[in-house]
Amino acid sequence: MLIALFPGDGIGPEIIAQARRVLDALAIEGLTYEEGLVGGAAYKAVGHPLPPETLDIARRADAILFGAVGDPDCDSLERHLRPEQAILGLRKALGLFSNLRPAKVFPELADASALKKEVASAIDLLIVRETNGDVYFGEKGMRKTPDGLREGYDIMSYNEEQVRKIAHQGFQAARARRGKLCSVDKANVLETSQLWRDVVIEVSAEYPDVALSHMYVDNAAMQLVRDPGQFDVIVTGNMFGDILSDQASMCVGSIGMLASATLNDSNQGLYEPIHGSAPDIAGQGKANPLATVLSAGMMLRYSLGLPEQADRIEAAVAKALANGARSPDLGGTMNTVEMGDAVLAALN
Ligand SMILES: NC(=O)c1ccc[n+]([C@@H]2O[C@H](COP(=O)([O-])OP(=O)(O)OC[C@H]3O[C@@H](n4cnc5c(N)ncnc54)[C@H](O)[C@@H]3O)[C@@H](O)[C@H]2O)c1
Ligand SMILES: CC(C)[C@H](C(=O)O)[C@@H](O)C(=O)O
Ligand SMILES: [Mg+2]
Repeated sequence: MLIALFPGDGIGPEIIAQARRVLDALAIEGLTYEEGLVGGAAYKAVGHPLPPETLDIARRADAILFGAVGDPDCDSLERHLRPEQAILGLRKALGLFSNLRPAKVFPELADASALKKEVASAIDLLIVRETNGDVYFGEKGMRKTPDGLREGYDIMSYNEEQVRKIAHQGFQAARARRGKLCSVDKANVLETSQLWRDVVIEVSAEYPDVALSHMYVDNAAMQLVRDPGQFDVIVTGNMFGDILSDQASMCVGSIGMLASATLNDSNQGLYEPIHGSAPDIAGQGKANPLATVLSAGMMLRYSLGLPEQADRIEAAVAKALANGARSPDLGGTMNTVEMGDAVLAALN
């Protein structure tokens, strides 16, 4: 089994190193690795954020473990050269359309949540985010208006096949969990969302056992703070899922805790923390590696068919937290390596 390792920029190398330590400690037979350059690191080395040789590794791999991309030095580059094109390019090239972002509070971290403990303790939701469409991949650019004003535009669009595919992901996830699916859109304003809602309703006929609800995204953002425990599975588009998942991270304690899996039709997956390259703390040993360690666990579960090993990683993270492992984002002082040490010490 070949794992593509793409550390990327900022804290990416720091957190990938800890996930690799944990994977190595599991001593899984037949696991091989191939590292590739992505993001600003790739641009600075070879002039492109997603070089052909990296894409080749990704295509050959059984799974991708991705750190993060993003480098302030590159923010003024033409869009196609910016570091973020690495993650967007991988999602598109490999058809990675189904982005699973679980948010479940670890009891030990209920106090770390921005919400009251009793509100945070009820959180156990999964955001199923579509990641091959929406404004991310629509026609975009800069132009001049008739009266000479600069104008930026990004076309939002979804076709029914894209919506149908992610809707099935949402319904299947809800069926395997607590049987509730909330589709989040902005159908009171957007035609794209009206199609989204219409297709989700069409698909719901195949899942009579799943309770479907619909929520406008502004209300969903408010409900995520007011009563996050109401949610089981949320299915939504690329842009809304990006925003709601970062918000959900603070409900459970830190963005340094949330893992993700992005899957295609053949269950090849890209696994990464939902956070970014955190340039404000890069190189300081302050990064919490647990979201990346948990992403490695999702990789073992979803792409490599090793659920027992995935369980070992999740149990070790929970035990490390129970043993008091806390990085600065969790109110502690442990550095990135020490957090990795704590997980290794807790691994059974
Ligand atoms: N998938 C990705 O690669 C990805 C995701 C989000 C943002 N980005 C990129 O990352 C760069 C920085 O973006 P941003 O600052 O808006 O978002 P960010 O997620 O990198 O950081 C937001 C805040 O959370 C903190 N943080 C993030 N991860 C943490 C961790 N593991 N431990 C402790 N604290 C952590 C950061 O220090 C920062 O204060 C940008 O270039 C952006 O495009 C990349
Ligand atoms: C870096 C950016 C393109 C990316 C996204 O918006 O999908 C990030 O925010 C994420 O959540 O993975
Ligand atoms: Mg994001």
